[in-house]
Amino acid sequence: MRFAKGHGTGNDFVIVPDVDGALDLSPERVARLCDRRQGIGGDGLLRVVRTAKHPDAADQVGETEWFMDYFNADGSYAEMCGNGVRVFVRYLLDAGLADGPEIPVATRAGIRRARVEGENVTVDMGAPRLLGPSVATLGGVAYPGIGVDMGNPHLVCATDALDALDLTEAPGYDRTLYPTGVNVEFTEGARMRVYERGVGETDSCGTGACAVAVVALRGAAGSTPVRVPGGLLTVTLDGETCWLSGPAVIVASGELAEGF
Ligand SMILES: N[C@@H](CCC[C@H](N)C(=O)O)C(=O)O
Repeated sequence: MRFAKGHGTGNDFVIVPDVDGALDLSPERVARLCDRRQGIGGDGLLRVVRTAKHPDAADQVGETEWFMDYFNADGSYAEMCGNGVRVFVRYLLDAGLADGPEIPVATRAGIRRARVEGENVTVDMGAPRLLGPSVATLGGVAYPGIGVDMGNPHLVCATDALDALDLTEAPGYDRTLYPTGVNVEFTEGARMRVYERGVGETDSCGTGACAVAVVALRGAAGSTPVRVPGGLLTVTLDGETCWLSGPAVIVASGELAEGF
């Protein structure tokens, strides 16, 4: 089985080309591949499959050739992954599966349109949806926040002690409001750290950066840098949609050992 490895501001992914959707990618297999000690290692896995060959992309056939079949590191699905789309597009270009600079990608949250400019990949992430106030808890402290849906669920909480947070522990959240879990972003100024659903703390989260920008800009049009532990993302709101921009690179490719 061929694979590649890529990242967007430190949010890293195992990329599995499976153009005809023939591979059996059970949650257990995904989790083994994403394991950092006994597998390849990644925050998630991107299966590269033709829209015509995956049931979840059936309604997007004809709009674009490629479906990003995204999994979190624990093997669970998510509707959307912003850095994942950016790395996916970089892979399509490098592998000669698509021509730039504009590349549409099918996802479980609908089509996402990407534009490649040098090392940067910018994606139209769609319109954010405000979910209202809620609270995350961490280390016995309650952090009031604002929920934002970016295709997947987020809760953005401000703090004045970002570096001191212990994110080895999963934040608590309102399970009535977020029955399938939530990604929790903690922010201090233009900086953020994130605890991702199905992963843990990661060095970056594209949809999380969009959610943070939506809260910072109070939904108004504008552009803001969002500094994550793995680098710098830029988010632009234009009143209709949300643009996510930053570097995306492929760092390796190889062949999985027989019998893995
Ligand atoms: N890292 C991603 C988000 C991945 C999905 C998330 N863990 C979820 O379960 O919703 C990004 O860059 O957006």
